[in-house]
Amino acid sequence: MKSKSKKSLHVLIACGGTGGHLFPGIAVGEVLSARGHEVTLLISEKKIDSIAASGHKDLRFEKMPFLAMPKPWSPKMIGFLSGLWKGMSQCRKIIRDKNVSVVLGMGGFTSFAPLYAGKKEKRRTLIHESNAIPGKANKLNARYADTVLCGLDACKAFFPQHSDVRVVGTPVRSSMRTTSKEDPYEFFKLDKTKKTLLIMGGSQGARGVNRVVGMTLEQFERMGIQVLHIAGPTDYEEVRDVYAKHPTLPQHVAAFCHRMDMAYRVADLAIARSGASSMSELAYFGVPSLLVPYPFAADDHQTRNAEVFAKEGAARLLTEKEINADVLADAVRDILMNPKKAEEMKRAANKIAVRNSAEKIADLIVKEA
Ligand SMILES: CC(=O)N[C@H]1[C@@H](OP(=O)(O)OP(=O)(O)OC[C@H]2O[C@@H](n3ccc(=O)[nH]c3=O)[C@H](O)[C@@H]2O)O[C@H](CO)[C@@H](O)[C@@H]1O
Repeated sequence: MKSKSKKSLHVLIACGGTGGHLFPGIAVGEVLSARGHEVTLLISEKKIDSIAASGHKDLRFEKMPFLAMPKPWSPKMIGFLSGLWKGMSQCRKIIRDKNVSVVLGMGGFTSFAPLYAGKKEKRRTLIHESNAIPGKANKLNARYADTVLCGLDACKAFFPQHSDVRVVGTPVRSSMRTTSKEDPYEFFKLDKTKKTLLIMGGSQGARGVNRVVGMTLEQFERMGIQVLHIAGPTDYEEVRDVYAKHPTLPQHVAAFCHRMDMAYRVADLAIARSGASSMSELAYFGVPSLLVPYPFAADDHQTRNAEVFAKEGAARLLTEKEINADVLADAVRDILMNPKKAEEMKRAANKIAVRNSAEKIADLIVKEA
């Protein structure tokens, strides 16, 4: 990371609502603070935001009562619009009081009010879209953004009207990028001599994947592998109880993991949802993956994300409909018992990674503010 730059800015990063917005926002915030800039991260009152923020005590977070956008003619629309109006006034006040120079929105409706307020206050505004296709919120946010940043090349084509669109990758937190001397196997109490399968489902878990994996544990046991399963806070107890029935399978089950760097370092293969941040981390750590897109994600964007990795040979795409215990076991065996294939996938994943994405974004913020 670079040293303190000459002119110190105050940057407002709107990144609430889900880990997929929060962690890339944190990554940019970390780089800017290390360079001596002031950063305020706006998050929502959702539990996941508080869990994620609790691992980053060095950064300044502010909670805002953001509301999800209801259907156009829903009676909830009145409450939504008045909440939005209040949010905008609050954001304009924060921008003026803190003398904010730049507003960066990391996606979702939670970033609309800050971004719009930034535009009204005549500050520099940027948005980041990490998925292969932009969400509704970012399509709208783009109208108020001076610069549109895309995580993946595939996304660029969705902003044909915008005059400043740049592909910068999706940032990975600096805590993940620093080399740690800690032994990840000891960290999770796992066996160094065994192949490790990581199961993860985005910041809030993945029920469909959790359940099928539960039915595949006997086959994993027969393969002689070990499993690190991040179940998500909602499903944790159910998943833990299923694993308890397989005491001879080496395992570590957690509700949430604050050290995903450790998880990626032990993983020889991951079964994961295809959320953009998880994927950028899998690429960064060169972990081959079986991606099972969340079938109800807006505009099926997780399938589009997974297709990018599958096309490059970094992952295999499996739909939630097609997976069962046998399909999953075969797919795992096919990669874990085939070192050449695993190595090719690892290399392909590494090739996709944009290692300095957070620095690229910080540079654009600072140079052009
Ligand atoms: C269901 C859904 O629509 N999810 C979307 C949501 O992401 P969602 O938050 O579900 O998932 P992502 O994969 O993008 O991000 C998960 C993040 O949480 C972190 N993590 C996860 C589990 C854990 O125990 N510890 C931990 O730190 C991961 O390291 C990663 O940084 O926003 C993303 C960005 O727009 C989209 O790509 C996803 O499709």
